[in-house]
Amino acid sequence: MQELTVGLLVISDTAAADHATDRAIDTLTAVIAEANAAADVAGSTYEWIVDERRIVPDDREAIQEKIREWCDVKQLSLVLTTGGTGFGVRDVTPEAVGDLLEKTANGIVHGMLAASLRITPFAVMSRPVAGIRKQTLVITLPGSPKGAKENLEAIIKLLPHACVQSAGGDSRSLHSGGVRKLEADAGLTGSATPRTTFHDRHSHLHESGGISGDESANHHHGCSHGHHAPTPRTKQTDNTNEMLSNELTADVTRRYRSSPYPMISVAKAHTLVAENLPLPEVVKRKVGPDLVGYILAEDVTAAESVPAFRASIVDGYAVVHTDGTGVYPVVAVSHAAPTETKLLSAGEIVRITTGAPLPPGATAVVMVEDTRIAEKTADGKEELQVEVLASGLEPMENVREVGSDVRAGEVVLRKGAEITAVGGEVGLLASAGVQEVSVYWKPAVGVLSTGDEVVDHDRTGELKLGEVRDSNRPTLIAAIQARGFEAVDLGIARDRFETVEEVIKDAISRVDVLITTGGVSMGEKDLLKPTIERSFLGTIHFGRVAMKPGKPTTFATIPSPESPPTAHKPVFSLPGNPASATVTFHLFVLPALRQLSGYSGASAHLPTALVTMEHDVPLDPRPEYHRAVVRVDKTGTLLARSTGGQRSSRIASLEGANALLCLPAAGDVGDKRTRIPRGERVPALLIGELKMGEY
Ligand SMILES: Nc1nc2c(c(=O)[nH]1)N[C@H]1C(S)=C(S)[C@@H](COP(=O)(O)OP(=O)(O)OC[C@H]3O[C@@H](n4cnc5c(N)ncnc54)[C@H](O)[C@@H]3O)O[C@H]1N2
Ligand code: MOO
Ligand SMILES: [Mg+2]
Repeated sequence: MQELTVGLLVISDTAAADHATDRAIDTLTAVIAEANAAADVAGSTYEWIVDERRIVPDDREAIQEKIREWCDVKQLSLVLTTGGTGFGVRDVTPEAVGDLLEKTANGIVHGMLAASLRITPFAVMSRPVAGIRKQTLVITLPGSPKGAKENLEAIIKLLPHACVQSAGGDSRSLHSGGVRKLEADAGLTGSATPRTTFHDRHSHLHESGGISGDESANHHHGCSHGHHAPTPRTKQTDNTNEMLSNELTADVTRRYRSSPYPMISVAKAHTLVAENLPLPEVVKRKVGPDLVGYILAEDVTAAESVPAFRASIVDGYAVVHTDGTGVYPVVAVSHAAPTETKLLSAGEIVRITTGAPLPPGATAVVMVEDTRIAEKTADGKEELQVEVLASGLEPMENVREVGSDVRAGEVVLRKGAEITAVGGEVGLLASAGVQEVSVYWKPAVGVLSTGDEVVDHDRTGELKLGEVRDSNRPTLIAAIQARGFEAVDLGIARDRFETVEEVIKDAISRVDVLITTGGVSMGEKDLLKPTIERSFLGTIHFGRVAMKPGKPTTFATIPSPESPPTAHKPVFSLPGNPASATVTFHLFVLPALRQLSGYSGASAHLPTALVTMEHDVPLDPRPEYHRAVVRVDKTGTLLARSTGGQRSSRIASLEGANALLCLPAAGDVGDKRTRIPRGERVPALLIGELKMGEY
């Protein structure tokens, strides 16, 4: 067995000040142990031995001192540094190490970068070097343990061979130096041994077209509300944030040519949104018409009984029910008004109106229809005596007992109840004397359009070549407000990094949820994703969804500028195409806003119903959210008709639409069909009110 000695040098001011913060040594040691295990299984004859572990600050001298010691004196086989390879002012590792190298090993640098670029475009923000000093191979890995691990895993299989060769490939020099045992491992670079490589395990991250594995199984449940286990994609963090993609965007030849974001199903996207939203906040609100749309955050009890007094259910005469039929004097009148009523004795009656308080002593009310006037006043305007014709009255007949509708102290609405526009809940709370309730808040939603070509929709004058009127902002603001949320108009941001950064920074301090449109696809002016990740250290939970329209739909969370520092603001970066933006708003953003305002589980989503196609509809290669008009015919059947051309740019495809037909991808259903025939029933997400009758 050959032993290849390794030195691990952590270069970090933070870790040098407090060794407990370091995770790189453990991470890299684990990668090395794994490589040993894999080599063992494969019958290789080498073994890595970690001989040295050190943490030094981002200090040129300190770094060089260790490199010299480990290469020149200890003659290790391999030195791995981690940290200090970014663009930060304190990042000096490549220079400190580079100056000491006698030969460069650009292939290793290339290998690491190529592997990283498959995971994140921001790998271009790392500046690794690799090379040989004396007989030692030295490689600089990035500072984040994740990045360091991925880089090392990408090349470690080849390193034994490189180390043996660096040491001269000579048994004596190897023996006196780092490689304590002899013989090059002939099998090292061979491909005979199938091992789990970086590429194997990460291939799903850079697949560009379809969806792999279990994702595809979910295609045709187009209206799914998401049942996937979460697999949030964690962001790469290092200390190169502010360097940003002027690099990535200014220089078009350097941009990535396939999306680094995995394509996920709509169901999975729903799960990721649901799991990464902050919890709804609880606020107090006055009971009144403005309460509609809120969800109660606690049980509500009646402050008062309804009715609060014994009230008549009919217009007639309050009586003592045992008095029976006969002629009685009308001794008073009780109207439905705040009043003092005098005691009623047996043998007397009181005229009473519906809802008026029963006089004390009365035990029932006789309807006016069951009476007759026996004697009037001289002017004929008032009744003096009335004959009661009804017999066999029950006690409390035609009387609403105190609290018989609602009893004071009883729970009238449960936590989680929605205050609907039907009005019943507002009415119930109002009647029971409840003045204020605890509800979940309604987030304020910022709407930002992006694009150099986009102009305010109401700008006067003709459009210049390339200009486009902003339809997304008015559309989304209208939809947000109609659903009862506050919309904050954030205007249009130009396609410049600094502008987008500044506008988002301002926006997240003012709104609870941010919606942007445009700039999320593959163009060099598509700045949203890099800005979210780099400028705001946001986490992009997904950046592509298998759907049409809306493929580049992006959902991220950005650390909140307010306290608590752990709070995150949700950001929906929707595609710029108008139909895509509107469809993805209803599909993803609206359920998120509802979840944030206390709707839970499936109730956060708009309802899905089965509708019958009135005509054939061709299927798209992607699962499609086809805009349609759904009407209820005279038999009560829901019938659906397409709104016509479904191109993502065509906002007219939403004109009159009240549903999104959830169509499977062509060839994705059992019989590999390319169209849905007339008469077939398909699920439809109801985004607007159902219509009756003919078109
Ligand atoms: N090479 C590739 N190109 C594109 C892909 C792809 O996968 N690879 N995806 C396409 C898809 S799908 C969509 S959807 C769009 C998404 O584009 P972006 O979100 O980057 O949006 P922009 O490029 O900024 O604009 C697209 C389109 O929409 C118009 N637009 C933008 N904002 C507004 C607005 N507020 N009101 C009205 N119209 C707006 C804009 O002028 C463009 O015509 O990318 C495809 N490309
Ligand atoms: O997904 Mo894009 O929304 O087709 O246009
Ligand atoms: Mg674009």
